[in-house]
Amino acid sequence: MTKAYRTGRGAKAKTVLANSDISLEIRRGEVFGLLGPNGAGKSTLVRQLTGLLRPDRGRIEVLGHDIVRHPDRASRLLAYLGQESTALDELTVSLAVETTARLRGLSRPAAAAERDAVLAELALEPLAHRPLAKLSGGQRRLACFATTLVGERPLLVLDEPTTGMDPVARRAVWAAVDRRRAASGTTVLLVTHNVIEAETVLDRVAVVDEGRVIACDTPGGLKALVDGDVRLDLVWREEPPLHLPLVAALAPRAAVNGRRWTVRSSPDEARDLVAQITGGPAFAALDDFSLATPSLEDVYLLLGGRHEGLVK
Ligand SMILES: Nc1ncnc2c1ncn2[C@@H]1O[C@H](COP(=O)(O)OP(=O)(O)OP(=O)(O)O)[C@@H](O)[C@H]1O
Repeated sequence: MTKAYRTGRGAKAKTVLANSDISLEIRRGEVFGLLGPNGAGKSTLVRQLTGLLRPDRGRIEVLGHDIVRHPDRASRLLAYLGQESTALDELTVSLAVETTARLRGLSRPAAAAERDAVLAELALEPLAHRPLAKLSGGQRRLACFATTLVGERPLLVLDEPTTGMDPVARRAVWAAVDRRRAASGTTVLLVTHNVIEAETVLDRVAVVDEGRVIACDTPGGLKALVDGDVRLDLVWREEPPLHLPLVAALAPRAAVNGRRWTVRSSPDEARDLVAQITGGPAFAALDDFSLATPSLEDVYLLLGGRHEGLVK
């Protein structure tokens, strides 16, 4: 599907192609990820899937239903956790969860029972009577996640669900997702720019950049693209000492992110580079360095993605 945004008026009018001929198939019961930097087009994609935004061109089918023709059906098929929670902010956690359950068609007793179960599952009981607007960012995110769990929707669309959460809350989120997959075969579409999370929780991942899918595979399948390579990170104290031949020779190969240079190489070459750098004059200009096995971030860079958008 394709979606363009038009901004500005008259001579200042501009078109941003947020999704450009994106084509994806997500299987029932899988945890599928969209990974990409800010502005890659991930939220635009999921908002179309949830019926909140119409594509300019293309087809969206969710569990056999045509969402472009019948956007109203999306709310019966999926629960969407967007990036903002403003609609629920004035409610207490307990009421936000219960109200969502009622809106999803549950009877009053069933909504109360699901509310209690979900609050207990996510250890949210101590916060149950606090308004969402008065919670910390991570707590609010967890409370909003709780609302997506009620009403047992077969598809959960989670746009950066764990942003701002501490490790305990993150674990509670992924444990809750796992339980639903095991019990009901729930499908999950996860938007993230956190590569570590992507590697741990996803069955398959589509790497999105500038409105296009640049790769789609299992995290392991994608990492095989850079198999055998290692990543050398060099963090300079100030400007890199480009007058040194060794540093000048590395410069064209380095992905630069502020003072950090990232260079991919074979393990043998990396060992050699570390020896030369730490044993020579470049060492004095270094603040830190590290050698690591490849991650999805390296795949993303290999495929031509921009460096600065992903979280390690
Ligand atoms: N309502 C809008 N009007 C105009 N342009 C928009 C609008 N929403 C998004 N865009 C533009 O479309 C592109 C894709 O944005 P989108 O929000 O889908 O990216 P994203 O991958 O979800 O980013 P993030 O990780 O920051 O949430 C960006 O260039 C963005 O500036």
